[in-house]
Amino acid sequence: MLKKIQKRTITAVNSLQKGQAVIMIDDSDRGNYSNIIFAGESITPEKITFMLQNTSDMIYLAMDSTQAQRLNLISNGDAKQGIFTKDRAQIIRMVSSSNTKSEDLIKPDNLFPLIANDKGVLAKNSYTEATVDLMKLAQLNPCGVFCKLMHKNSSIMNTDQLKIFAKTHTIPLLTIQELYLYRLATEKFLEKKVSTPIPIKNIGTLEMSVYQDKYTQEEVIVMSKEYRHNTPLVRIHSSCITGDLFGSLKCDCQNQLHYALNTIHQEGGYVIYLQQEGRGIGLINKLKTYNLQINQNMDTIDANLALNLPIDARKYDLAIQVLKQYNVKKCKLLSNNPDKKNALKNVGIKAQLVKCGSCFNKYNKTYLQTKIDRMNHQI
Ligand SMILES: Nc1nc2c(ncn2[C@@H]2O[C@H](COP(=O)(O)OP(=O)(O)OP(=O)(O)O)[C@@H](O)[C@H]2O)c(=O)[nH]1
Repeated sequence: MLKKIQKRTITAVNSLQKGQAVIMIDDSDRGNYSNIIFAGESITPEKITFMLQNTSDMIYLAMDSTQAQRLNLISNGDAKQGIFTKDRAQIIRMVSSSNTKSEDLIKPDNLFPLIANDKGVLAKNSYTEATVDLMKLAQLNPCGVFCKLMHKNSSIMNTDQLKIFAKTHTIPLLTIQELYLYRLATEKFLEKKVSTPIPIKNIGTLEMSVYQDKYTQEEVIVMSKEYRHNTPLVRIHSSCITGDLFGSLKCDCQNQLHYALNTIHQEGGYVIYLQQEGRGIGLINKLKTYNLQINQNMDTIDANLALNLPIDARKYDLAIQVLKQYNVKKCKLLSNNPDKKNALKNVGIKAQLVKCGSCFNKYNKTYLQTKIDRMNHQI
């Protein structure tokens, strides 16, 4: 799976390097439309004409924040522009060039400048980020144009029509999700900030390391112990202040954390502590869902949904990045949650699920039963 994604991404990158196009597909549940992308630095009037013939005429000009700030493109332009393709092509090339200065540029009225998040598709599932990410992967100036593919009657192309269009014009297809997984699997964006041994009550000494996401400064804590086998034990634990810290009996979190620390102290491996309280909805919302569970007899899933929150908002990108730091390609994953195993599998890390010490009590039995019945957990 990952090999196929790598191949498709490299084909797309090569196409941009040759001055050709890429078709990017949004495969999320937002409507499945697609955009054609060209590198800004090699745009020509002919390519603009091709875009205008096959797309809506809204041409978006995506760039990274450095280029946008340098050219002062954050506000809307005040100068009048022609709508001719040659004017548009010239402006795109100027905006895409690292030699252009702000004063050289007449602000574009017929192009829509968009500034990408610095973390790209790893932070935001959108065409602006996808366009700039592709330019960076192709080692081109981080600026490109994209435009929504459409039939002449303004209807959006469905997947089959899209494949025919791509084949006819020999343009590679790539989804935003594929680009996301490619970057997650091939890049390293965590920086190790510090590491020190910590003696832990009733367990023993483990090495505590703190890593930081270089884009967002988000921190990840890793408790580790050297291991002799080539398959380490790994626990990816999401923070639960009620359970982990205060010993709440409403969940199994503290049991699992202590079990993992103990086992990893004995056998070696990593506890990766992710700061995504309440399955990623935060402490305030988690406690609100507790009230719904108490007062309205809802289970842990329906309580999230009643607050218009996702059932599980967690991502495992930072855990994957930690495993990349330690060069872990396969592991024994202390977890009952198949989502964690799948997240690792998507980026080529083999994980074998090993049950992680849940303990039933009268306060958490409904919660654990819901995880078995509705979240596919193997407790
Ligand atoms: N929204 C919500 N979050 C909860 C509730 N009870 C516990 N949590 C959170 O659920 C998460 C549990 O994380 P983990 O123990 O890493 O993961 P898991 O999905 O239970 O899977 P395991 O690896 O088997 O433990 C923590 O972030 C808790 O704060 C609840 O009723 N509602």
